[in-house]
Amino acid sequence: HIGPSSPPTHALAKAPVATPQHSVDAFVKVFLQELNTGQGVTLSRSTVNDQYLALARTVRQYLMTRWLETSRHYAESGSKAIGYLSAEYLLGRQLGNALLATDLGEVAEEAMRGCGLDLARLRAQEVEPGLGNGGLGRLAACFVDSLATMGIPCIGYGIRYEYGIFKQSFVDGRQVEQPDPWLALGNPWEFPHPEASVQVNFGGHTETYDDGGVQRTRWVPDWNVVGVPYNYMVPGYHNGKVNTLRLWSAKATNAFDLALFNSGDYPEAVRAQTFAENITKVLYPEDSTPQGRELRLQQQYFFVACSIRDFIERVLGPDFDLHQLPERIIFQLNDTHPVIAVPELMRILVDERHFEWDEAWQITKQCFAYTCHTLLPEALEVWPTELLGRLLPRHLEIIRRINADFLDEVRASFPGDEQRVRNMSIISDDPNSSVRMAFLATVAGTKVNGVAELHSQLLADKVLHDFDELWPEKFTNVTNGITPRRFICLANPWLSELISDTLGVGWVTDLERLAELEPYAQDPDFRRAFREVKQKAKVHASDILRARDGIELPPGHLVDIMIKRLHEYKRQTLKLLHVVSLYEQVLSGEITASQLQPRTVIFGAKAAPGYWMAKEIIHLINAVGSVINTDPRLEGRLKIAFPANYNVTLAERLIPAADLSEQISLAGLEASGTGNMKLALNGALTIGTDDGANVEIRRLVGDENFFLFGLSEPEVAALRDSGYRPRQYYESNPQLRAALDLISSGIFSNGNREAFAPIVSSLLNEDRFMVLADFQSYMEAQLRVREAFADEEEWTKKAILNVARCGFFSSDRAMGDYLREIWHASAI
Ligand SMILES: [N-]=[N+]=N[C@]1([C@H](N)O)O[C@H](CO)[C@@H](O)[C@H](O)[C@H]1O
Repeated sequence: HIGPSSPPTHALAKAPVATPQHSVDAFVKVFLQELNTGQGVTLSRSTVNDQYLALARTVRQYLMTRWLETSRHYAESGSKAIGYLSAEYLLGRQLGNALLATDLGEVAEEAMRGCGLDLARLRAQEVEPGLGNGGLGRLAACFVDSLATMGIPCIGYGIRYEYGIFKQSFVDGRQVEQPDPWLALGNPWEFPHPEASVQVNFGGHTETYDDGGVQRTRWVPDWNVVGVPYNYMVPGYHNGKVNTLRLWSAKATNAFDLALFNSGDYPEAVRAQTFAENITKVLYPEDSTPQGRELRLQQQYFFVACSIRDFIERVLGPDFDLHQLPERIIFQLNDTHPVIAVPELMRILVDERHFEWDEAWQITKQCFAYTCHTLLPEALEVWPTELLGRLLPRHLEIIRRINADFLDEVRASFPGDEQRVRNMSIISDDPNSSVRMAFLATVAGTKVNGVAELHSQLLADKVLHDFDELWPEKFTNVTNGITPRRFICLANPWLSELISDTLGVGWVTDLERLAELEPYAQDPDFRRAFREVKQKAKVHASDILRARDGIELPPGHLVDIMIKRLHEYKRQTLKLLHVVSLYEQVLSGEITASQLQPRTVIFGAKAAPGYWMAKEIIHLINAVGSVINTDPRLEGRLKIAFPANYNVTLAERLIPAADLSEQISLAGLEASGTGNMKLALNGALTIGTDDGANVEIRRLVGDENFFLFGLSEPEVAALRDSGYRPRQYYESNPQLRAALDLISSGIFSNGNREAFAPIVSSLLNEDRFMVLADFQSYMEAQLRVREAFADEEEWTKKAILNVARCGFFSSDRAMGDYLREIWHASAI
């Protein structure tokens, strides 16, 4: 039952939910109330965590009315919503963003000062929710932020992992992982709603039965768990809107078996609970290399089943006519992780609501769209039919039926082309029977999009070419974007202030207005102010690195940043070879240390725990760093900084301080990248290949403001087809040879020549990502960087033009594209 059982009579009960005054006094009053009644402590007895939790709840009160109003308005409007289905959301810290969205920053600052507290200190108390691996998870967070700011009805659905992405530390330069108990100190930003829990079934078998002369199928599961929703606020920026992110947590249907307990079998008594909780216990730490574990499939089906059920029964209501479903929702599939949602909706429509198959399929096909985030074949999820059939027997049956109808359509369009039929089948028998989730998503989705122009082109031309030939109108592109609220306003208040002082504040929600900065590139005063902004950001980053990791960021150094997951296709080894080569040139006397342009190379990167080579590369980076950072022969002019545990909070600190952004993946492999956008919008120049969104960044900022190098995607394909022999590059390029030999010399491993042999031999013998082929071009580009950076005024002009010309990369623009091209929904 929703709401009071009889009409409220008390004036307060009838009054709308009150929002506290936007004043310091009101803020202090609410804060102390939250501290006293929420935390049960007095100010004088409160811990920093008490103060942080009370502060967070204070800001929540300012958001609550907006949240309730937004939900009521949406429910009454009956308008179409976006259901964003994502297994990952890399949200970052919430307090700063909530203060920004409500414009309470200054009020909170003064209120805390009035209580003898330091707002920055309290903000630093917040543990960021690491519910994602990298770009894909952060993109989801940027997207829901933009939809709220644009007033678009959206529910983000995901998983409330008890443990987020592992905490990384370095022991003797090697990555060590520790669990991330992010909920341990309490989480003021979530609202549990056990009353809205959903039962989720697994296993068992299916059976057909006669239903008044109609043959029907039903699923007879043999175990189930309960999904408990936790609601999170997604505040819009200065628009009074607050959307919802609903994250699901698993628990046992029967948490505790008293009979077993009384029989003394305590472990068995709680086994169901432990088993159920395991489903949402921890995030799988792989970025682009899925492991295909059964628990992972359980996680995917669990949150999808909860979300579909929640939307159909709780948001729309049990009496809603599901024939109208496509008018009320479009579910965006964030990669293949939630694709099991397709057979789940079919199962509900056919088995539970008794729709005809074709009717149900017509509805389902309009309710989903699919975003592919990768080109790596190993990243495209496939589930063995053995496992899928055992865990979700009815869903496998439905997938088989979808596939059969689909292959009939293929045969009709390409008569006699059985090879094409085999190539396109959702269920592949090569090497063993498995379901290709990307194919299922493509067959079921209204639209399929890549995340940058080049990526979408390669999807249509290569990875999903047969589907593009069958349904060319289905394929489109939406280039990624980032939210300027977090990655400029919050991360770089200095730049934010300079832009607002120059252009006014409209740019925050209309980022392409940054173009109005273009003429200021010619203004020496503005350039000076721009450099001061960068300097402040560098000092701030340096303070953070010193306090956090004991790392010194020498003033006056070119800050050269490579921050992203550790993956061989992203080529952190190429960046390292540049540093090793500079070191080798000094050691060999080819250049003197004084000829080195002072530079600090900052790495930030986690490796999937099971990704051995990635962890070896981390070890090598730290080994090179510990040698060159202390070698007096370099006179401190070349440094490596590798702060551990790179996450959203650290990214916000490092990005504003960057001069040079390393986007050096092998062309054709980085679907988009989003760090490239954040760095360019914070005034860093990019050195990069023509890969992913780099192509569009270069087109917009201009060749003269971008350091392009390396093989293009067609050249990579041609070299691969002609037979790539990396050793030839080693033998023909003395600089490359010297750099690799220096690594093999043992100088970075206390003389142990074998320590990094696996990395060197993999580069010399296989080099799947053509590091050696692109080395020379990269070194030449770095020389162009050196030259350009030497001319401070010219460099500043280029940096200003990067900011001015990258407004396109706002996630607001990306949402506009999705709304126009794919979702056909609008603000309410
Ligand atoms: N998974 N996945 N894909 C990625 C990233 N690794 O998370 O998605 C990101 C978001 O679309 C892309 O920017 C990036 O290129 C791509 O590799």
